[in-house]
Order: sequence, then C-alpha cells, then structure tokens
Amino acid sequence: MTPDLLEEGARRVEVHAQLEQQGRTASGGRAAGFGRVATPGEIDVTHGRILYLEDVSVSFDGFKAINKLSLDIAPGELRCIIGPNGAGKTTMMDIITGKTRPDEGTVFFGSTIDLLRYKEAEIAQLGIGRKFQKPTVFEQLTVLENLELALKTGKDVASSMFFKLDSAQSDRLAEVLRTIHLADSVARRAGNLSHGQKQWLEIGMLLMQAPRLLLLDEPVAGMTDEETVRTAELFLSLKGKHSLMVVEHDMSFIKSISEIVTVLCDGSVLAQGTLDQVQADERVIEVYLGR
Ligand SMILES: Nc1ncnc2c1ncn2[C@@H]1O[C@H](COP(=O)(O)OP(=O)(O)OP(=O)(O)O)[C@@H](O)[C@H]1O
Repeated sequence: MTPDLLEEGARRVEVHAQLEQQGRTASGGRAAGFGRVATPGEIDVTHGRILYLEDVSVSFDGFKAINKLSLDIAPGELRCIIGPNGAGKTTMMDIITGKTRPDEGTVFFGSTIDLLRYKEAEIAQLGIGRKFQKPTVFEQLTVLENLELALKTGKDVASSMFFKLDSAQSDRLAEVLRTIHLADSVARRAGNLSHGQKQWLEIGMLLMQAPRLLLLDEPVAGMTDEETVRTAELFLSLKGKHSLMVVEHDMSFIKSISEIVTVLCDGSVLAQGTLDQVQADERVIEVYLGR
C-alpha cells in the first residue's frame, strides 16, 4: 500500500458522495447518457462487459502510442495482454486507471461509468485495482499489518494501528490470507518475504479493497519457477470473482492461465484469440520476430 493509495482511500467516502450527487443531478454532455452511476459502488454489467474501450488514441509529442484501440473484457474474465516492447500495454493501463488522458475515444467501466470523467484516485475507489511490476509493500510491517492497512483508509499509519476490523473485514482478511498463500506467515515482516511472496502480499492488499477489476503488470517478472506456478494458481482462483487483465511477457505463464489473449502492437489490437491461435498468426509472428 503506497501513501498514494492511502490518500486515495481517504477520499473514498467523498467520491461516493459525489457519485451519488451526479447520479441525481447530471444532465447534458457526457453525463446525460453514460456517465451516470445509478447506485454508487455498483457496476452495471448487464451488457456483458466490465471494461470497454473504443477507438482510444493518445499521442506523445506527435507519436501515437495508442492508436484507435478497441477492446472489451467480460465480467469475471481473465484476459492476457501480450505484445512486443513499446506496443502500448502500459499506456493502455495508464489510460484505464486515469494516469494518462487519451486524446480521443471511449473508456467505460461497466456500461454506465465513463472512466474519462474520473481522476486516477477516484478510479481506484470505483473498484479498479492496479498492480505495478515492482512490489510496494511496507517492509517493516508484518503481513497482517500490511493487509489491515489496506482497509484502514483515511488514517495515517500510526493511528491506523489502533483501528479495529469489523467481522466482515476480518472474514475477508482470513480469506485473502488463504488466497495469497500467506496464512502461515501473518506475523512475518514483509521485508523478510521472498520476491514472489511480496508480490502476492501486494495482490492481497488490493483484494482487501474488493476490486471488481484487477490490472496486473508483469506479475511474474523476477519470480522463481515455483512462485510462477503458484501465481498461476492464484490468478485462476481469482477469475470469476474478479475480472483480471494481465500483461506479461512470460509465454509459459500465459499458457498456463490464458483463455483469450489479446496481442497489442503499435498501440492497437493486432490479433486476439487463444494463445495457440495468436501464436500461429503470421502478423504476430512477424512483429515478434521482426521480419
Ligand atoms: N510519457 C511518455 N512520453 C513519451 N513517449 C511515451 C510515454 N509513455 C509511453 N511512451 C511511448 O509509447 C510507446 C508505448 O509505450 P508502453 O510503455 O505503453 O509500451 P509497452 O507495450 O508497455 O512496452 P514494454 O513491454 O516494453 O513495457 C513507446 O514507444 C514509449 O516510448
């Protein structure tokens, strides 16, 4: 949990109040049709999409990093995103999470939440969790304290030590500990965990906030083979309960978790299908081999 995320948590209540206000009063412009949140905290997936991007483009100094990108993710889906270096994978995640504003296009969370209307911190509060490549757990705190901290939004680290979890939060904490394979390590300092365990702990911290969509950037980079296998099991166990978008270069890992794989290249979708299908696609072979 980074200080940034703690700050985001502090604003959760405020944002939900704003959403409620917008739901009642919005009219005109974007808010008229799509931007309205009927019930704060609820994501409308009646159209079968948790995430929807259409014709999204962004340029940096005239260079089109994302170029008319369109894709959608179903609720509970585990989508793998692959693509050569510079394909636009990170930039796409930056756009979804509000870190980068696209020049044009549409980005929806469910069918009613226009993500382009929200700031980065608000998007996290809406239920989109992002895991960056490098783990950012509190090394001096125990596994348990790190997970508790993920719930203690709106407090500083010191005062949050005296925060008491309610029974639903305690249940969630126990479930998350089991899910991330750290139930036997609650009292261990995060700094003493292996790289893989730190990654799982950070995923656990995201899970404590019950995200609907998790964006995971190169989650198995630097992991041992055994940790990679356990991470695959972890992701497969999260699928269904959460929607996941996983960006990864490790093809054996992708093979072990993937259903649909999207190949990005030059800022748009080059191919999509099962891993076998995209690996047999001449265009994909060409961009990977540089022919
Ligand atoms: N803030 C920025 N300013 C200028 N160029 C940028 C910026 N962010 C990304 N780019 C460029 O946009 C392109 C896409 O970058 P991006 O990091 O999204 O690719 P990627 O698919 O995540 O690559 P990798 O697999 O190497 O992480 C690259 O050419 C990159 O140099």
